[in-house]
Amino acid sequence: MRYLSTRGQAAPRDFEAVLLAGLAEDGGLFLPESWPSLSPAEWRGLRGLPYAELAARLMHRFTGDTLPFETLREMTGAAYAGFGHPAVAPLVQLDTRTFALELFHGPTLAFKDMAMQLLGRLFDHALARRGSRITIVGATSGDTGSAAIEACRDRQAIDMVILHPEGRTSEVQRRQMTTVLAPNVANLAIQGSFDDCQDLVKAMFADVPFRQEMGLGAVNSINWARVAAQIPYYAYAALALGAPERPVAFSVPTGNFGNVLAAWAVKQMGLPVERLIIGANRNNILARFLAANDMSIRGVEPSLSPSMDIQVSSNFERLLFELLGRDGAATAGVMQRFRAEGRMPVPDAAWRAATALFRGFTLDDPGTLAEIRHLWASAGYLADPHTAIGTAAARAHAPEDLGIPVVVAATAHPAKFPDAVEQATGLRPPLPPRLADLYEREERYAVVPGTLAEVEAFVRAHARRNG
Ligand SMILES: Cc1ncc(COP(=O)(O)O)c(C=O)c1O
Ligand SMILES: N[C@@H](CCOP(=O)(O)O)C(=O)O
Repeated sequence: MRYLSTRGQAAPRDFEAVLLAGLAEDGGLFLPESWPSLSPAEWRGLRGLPYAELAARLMHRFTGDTLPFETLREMTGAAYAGFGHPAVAPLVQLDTRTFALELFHGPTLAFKDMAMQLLGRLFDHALARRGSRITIVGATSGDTGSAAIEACRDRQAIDMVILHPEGRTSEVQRRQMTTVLAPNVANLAIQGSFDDCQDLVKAMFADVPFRQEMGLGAVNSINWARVAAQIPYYAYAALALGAPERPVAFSVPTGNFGNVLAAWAVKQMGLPVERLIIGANRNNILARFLAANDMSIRGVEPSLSPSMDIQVSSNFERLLFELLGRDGAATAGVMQRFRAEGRMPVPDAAWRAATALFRGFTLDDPGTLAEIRHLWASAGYLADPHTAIGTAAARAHAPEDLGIPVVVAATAHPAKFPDAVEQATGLRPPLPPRLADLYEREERYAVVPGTLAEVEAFVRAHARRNG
């Protein structure tokens, strides 16, 4: 299995090289040269497998010969052994046709653990094999950061600096990152939005001498391995609900477009995914795109679902590349104009192709609170604000007469957002016992306005201290 850049200029490479590179040198994102496809009989053969086994078998299609299958199977076994639910990602029925796919039973209580627990092990394996080190720079709106820190803390061969937007995550999210005092981890609060943090990460990758000096790596979903490791849970849910014979829809609360892209990938691999619904808060650039081909950047505004306070959805570039017939030059041209003009000129045919499968939905904060209340009253289900946007989106765009089950990605545990959940229901969801003293733990992080020079100096100093 080889991987190509969406901008067509970087040399194709294998899974391990893509894992360590993160972003392609031409600024593009890696995608498989061709999508692995399974026959209906092969899909049926995966039905009913334990999650870790299913994950190993599907991930092996992407890792190819860079990793022996037995090694990968040991990794997935170890990655999911610590999850707080025996099914790893249980499906909970909310009404006759709606299911919540709970992706928050990992160590940091958000869907990011599903991929990150595996990614940490993939990094360890690749770095040990090569005898090399890596400096990971990551941007987070709240959940990627703590999941990455948890997966890579105390590693000899990894230094990590995570950028978060100051004051724009929930307190639980911030503390989950900043109370980890492992020497290889550092947190930087940027005086700006998540988009500013993500831009800084991309700018560090674009600074070739700095990238080479530091041996930069990525844990955001710009790294293909992150998206690949999110694919198995969509297959797991679809198979449990009768695929490949029975079609399914997915509703995914969306920010950086990485999670829903993994759902789109299982369709490319042969499962009958009939509809993909994208839930957004007021930062609804993707919903505006689907409604009227309006992919125009507005300022990022804070909301009750802070992990989705994002305007520039990095992974949309991967879908765009596919919609443009895998034309790297055309994709690069559209992305350059998006950067320069703040509006993405998506050709009409590509937009129409996207709208054939995807639906967009926007929910403001009062609507989010009302949906959390509704889920609690109607199904006894306590949802976090992100998941609630997904369930409301499912109701709007997978109506009863569609006649197929709809799976909502339940992306975070309600205890990560206790203020919103309490405001909606009067109940304050407790943190699990292992995090019960989170509010008493010492925090450590630096605050910077966030120029590239300041951030690079911080990363260099951190890496030198440890390296
Ligand atoms: C809880 C939660 N829900 C939804 C999202 C959006 O996911 P994605 O960025 O993959 O679209 C995020 C952030 O990524 C998140 O942390
Ligand atoms: N919502 C994310 C934002 C980063 O997304 P990623 O999937 O690209 O890592 C977060 O919680 O940090």
